[in-house]
Amino acid sequence: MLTRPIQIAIDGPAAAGKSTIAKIVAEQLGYIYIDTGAMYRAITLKALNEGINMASNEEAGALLMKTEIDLQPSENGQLVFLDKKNVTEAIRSQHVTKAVSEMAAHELVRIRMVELQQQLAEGRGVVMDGRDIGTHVLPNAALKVFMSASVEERARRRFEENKKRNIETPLEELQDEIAKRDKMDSEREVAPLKKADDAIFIDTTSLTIQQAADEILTLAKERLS
Ligand SMILES: Nc1ncnc2c1ncn2[C@@H]1O[C@H](COP(=O)(O)OP(=O)(O)OP(=O)(O)O)[C@@H](O)[C@H]1O
Ligand SMILES: Nc1ccn([C@@H]2O[C@H](COP(=O)(O)O)[C@@H](O)[C@H]2O)c(=O)n1
Repeated sequence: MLTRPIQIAIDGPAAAGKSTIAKIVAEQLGYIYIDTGAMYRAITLKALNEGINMASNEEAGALLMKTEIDLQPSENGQLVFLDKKNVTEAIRSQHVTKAVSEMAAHELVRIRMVELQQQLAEGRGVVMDGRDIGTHVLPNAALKVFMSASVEERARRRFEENKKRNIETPLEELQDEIAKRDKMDSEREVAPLKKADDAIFIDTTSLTIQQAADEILTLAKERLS
């Protein structure tokens, strides 16, 4: 018997493993994977390039209204296009990482992003990760997960990841950046980073990537059966 595809929302703080695990789960289920953080990063890159006032809700919202952000599935997860230009690598720079939470706090930016994300997910099997997916973007998702790990472990993982990409940011700086971003994301007024009441909490501090993915796949299969 064919089962209807479900929507899976994965939220949590920076470097908790959301996108790594979301990609595995999506691939196993044959679903699309959407990394919503990449969309906030893309508009932040454009704002930095154009020198707009990052503190202004109106300027940020107007910029997004004249911007095309396109996500396309790829072997490694997702390609990101900003006004048709491939910015998949550029949006991961420290410059963008340090500015993105200010941009993502603006109401006009979030209203438009949620619209775009809901359109992308409509009527499909999807695994979407971010900060407000279970609370705002997909409030009716069949499975909601809030994934976290200690800040020390998250910084260590990012440090190892950066080393492989030949990026040499000191561990302490990464830990400070992660903690600062989590604080801004959790304390903003509009759609803050928060566990949805009906989300399942998974602490990945002492789990391997495969163990974390298996936990979510088991939960997904329960909802599919
Ligand atoms: N359970 C785990 N054990 C060890 N390493 C992990 C685990 N989960 C993820 N990682 C590694 O941690 C790093 C951060 O993971 P990932 O980018 O998936 O986090 P994220 O929550 O999507 O982060 P962000 O929100 O900042 O984009 C990656 O290098 C990934 O391979
Ligand atoms: N649903 C979301 C997703 C992301 N953000 C903001 O974007 C930043 C970057 O996200 P990453 O997942 O790529 O680290 C994040 O720190 C948030 O400020 C968001 O607000 N909502």
